[in-house]
Amino acid sequence: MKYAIGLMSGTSLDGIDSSLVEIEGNGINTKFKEKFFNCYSIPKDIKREIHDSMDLEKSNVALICSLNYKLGKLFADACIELCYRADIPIENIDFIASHGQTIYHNPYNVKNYVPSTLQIGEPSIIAYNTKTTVISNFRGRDIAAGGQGAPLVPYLDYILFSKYKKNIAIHNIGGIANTTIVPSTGKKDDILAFDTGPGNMIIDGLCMELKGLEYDKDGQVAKSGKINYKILEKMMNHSFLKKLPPKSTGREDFGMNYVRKLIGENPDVTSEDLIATATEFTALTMAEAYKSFVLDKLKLDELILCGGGAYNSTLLKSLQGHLKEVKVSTMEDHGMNSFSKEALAFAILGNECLNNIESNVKSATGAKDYVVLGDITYS
Ligand SMILES: Nc1ncnc2c1ncn2[C@@H]1O[C@H](COP(=O)(O)OP(=O)(O)OP(=O)(O)O)[C@@H](O)[C@H]1O
Ligand SMILES: CC(=O)N[C@H]1[C@@H]2OC[C@@H](O2)[C@@H](O)[C@@H]1O[C@H](C)C(=O)O
Repeated sequence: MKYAIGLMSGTSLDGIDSSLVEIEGNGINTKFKEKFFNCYSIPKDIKREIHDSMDLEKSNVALICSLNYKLGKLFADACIELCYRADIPIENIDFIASHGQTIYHNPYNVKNYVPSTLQIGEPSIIAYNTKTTVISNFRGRDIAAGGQGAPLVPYLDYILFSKYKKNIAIHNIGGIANTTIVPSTGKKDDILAFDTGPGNMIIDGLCMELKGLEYDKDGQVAKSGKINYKILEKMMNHSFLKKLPPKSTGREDFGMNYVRKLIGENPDVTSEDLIATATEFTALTMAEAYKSFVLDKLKLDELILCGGGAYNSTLLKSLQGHLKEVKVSTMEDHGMNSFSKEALAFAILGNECLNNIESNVKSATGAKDYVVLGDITYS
């Protein structure tokens, strides 16, 4: 039995999700128990630097170089706080699996750029400050094998849900929304997984720009507004939605540039109506993804939601309305935590790396080969 910490700083920038996990075994026989979860806040100035380093107009190499080390220290602090809160000495931790902060993700050949992705948060700084072995850089080897380097969580979905022998979709609503469909065959090669488009990213951006709010708590703002169907129709023409899976996206498509353009193009629409429309857009892109790419191949027995957006009731109501024939539930209905799944996934992926076991799902990332994910920085 090992103690591991999984760290995920996702696209929402709401904090560093930190999960303390007890792990035994490996591969499909991995047994694990989540012991403690904490979301470690990211200070406002560092959040600003992350936003700036992702923005092609504001970013520069000096900023990214410094931020890599700053985030390494922040991730180490997140581990120290997690252990303190869980009342476990950090010396008892066998390894830390750190996803890092995605600064840029471009899995396609565009102009002179080759498929690439960048997660930062210097692992040597984490290892030095925690005196613990760190596994990081999980996406690189999948890209090397011709994949998109994302999504990687389908491996955990495979371990968790292949034994159900049902057609189950697990839809994560983080900054970006991504789904994994584990079919009743339970076979890894039959898994379908892809990003469906924005999760909370546009809603959060509008809340921030128009209302000074971090997010639309429980979907209350959206509930008070009216959907503008003309704007919605235009939003649904986004080219990402038409791409065939495997596909992945990020802030490059649906981040602050998108949000500011949406606000700029619709000066006469109220904040509430714009947030209602963005919420409907998010729900519709999720539902349409099943209609276009999944439901013609199989009948879904259940759709399980996770990620912070699972708490947005306006979004959930709309999604259920668009997918009347599917049973919609949340991770909590299955005895798990909607917020901690990605951090947990990286703890499991870190364990596979230490055991030299391949952990990408080829049908999810589009890679040619199964490969071992992650780099090891020993304590
Ligand atoms: N009660 C709530 N009501 C509505 N939305 C919520 C609520 N709680 C959290 N959220 C949303 O969830 C977001 C955080 O979700 P999560 O931590 O799953 O994202 P992430 O891991 O950063 O993203 P990704 O999965 O794209 O990497 C917040 O930014 C907010 O938009
Ligand atoms: C490049 C990157 O960081 N992608 C994230 C992002 O957040 C959600 C979605 O977009 C998914 O593709 C991925 O993260 C999860 C953890 C994954 O790899 O499964």
